[in-house]
Amino acid sequence: QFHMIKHEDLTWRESLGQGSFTHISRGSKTDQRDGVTHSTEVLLKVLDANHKNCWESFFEAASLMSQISHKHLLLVYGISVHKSKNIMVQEFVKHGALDLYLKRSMSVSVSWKLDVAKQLACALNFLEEKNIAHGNICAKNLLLAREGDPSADNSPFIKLSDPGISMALLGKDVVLDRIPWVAPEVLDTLEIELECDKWSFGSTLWEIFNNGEAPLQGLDPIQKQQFYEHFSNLPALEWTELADLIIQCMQYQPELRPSCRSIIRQLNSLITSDYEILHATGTHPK
Ligand SMILES: N#Cc1ccc(Nc2nc(N)cc(-n3ccc(CO)n3)n2)cc1
Repeated sequence: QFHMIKHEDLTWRESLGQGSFTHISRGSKTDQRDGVTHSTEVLLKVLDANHKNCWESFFEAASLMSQISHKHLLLVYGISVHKSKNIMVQEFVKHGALDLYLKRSMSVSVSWKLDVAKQLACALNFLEEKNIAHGNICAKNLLLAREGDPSADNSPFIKLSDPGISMALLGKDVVLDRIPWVAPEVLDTLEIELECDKWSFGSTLWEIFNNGEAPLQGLDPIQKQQFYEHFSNLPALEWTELADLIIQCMQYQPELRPSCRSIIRQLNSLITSDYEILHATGTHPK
């Protein structure tokens, strides 16, 4: 169910850092189409050699992304296996991960953030309609394809990355480290259901409106576990309607979390209310 890419068709350029158990580099792939050699810029995601046993899950995550296509889902060209290296070949997304982008550029507007949030909600709605749970929604896995430039009146464009290795294989410490993105019920079951993505969406909304700051970043794994044991909530944002949406998504009872359609409806009303506030008072909610 995969396009296999020959290792010799890949060219490696600079390293771009690492995700969990993988490291990423910019590169290019060549392929022959109707006798013409094409070179495409790609992102090469390599599974660490010491996590070789996770290669099935690594490629399962990739195959999830290549079985379905949507404008807000990352395009995975295929995989390449060479000696002990397991490589996922992805479309190169120009501006990289959203968490780093938000940390670097403090000047994105509320409407920019709402636009990004709505695009993520649309991607989740698409997955929900196909009954596919992603399992690793967070700002680090949102990739910025277009910055959006208010003066040129064009908006940002994001792509949801692959979920990576499933948490069932990653061990308890990694799962604890993913608090508060991982839904509380996952700590017991290690099973990912659709409702889990709604919890993670709430946590990612919090990140986006806190300029990429990681929620609960100061807490150690034990304190993070206690955060769930005490049914705690993230610090509320000043914009109460937005804070309400985050609370709805981060309900401890999965069945009480809103559908994607409801999330999109609520984001739409925030977008119009943001618009009204802007044009009424010329100021922005936080
Ligand atoms: N400076 C810089 C810079 C870095 C990366 C890109 N591009 C890109 N393209 C992808 N397909 C995936 C990713 N990722 C980044 C983190 C993860 C973890 O999931 N993926 N980055 C563009 C600029």
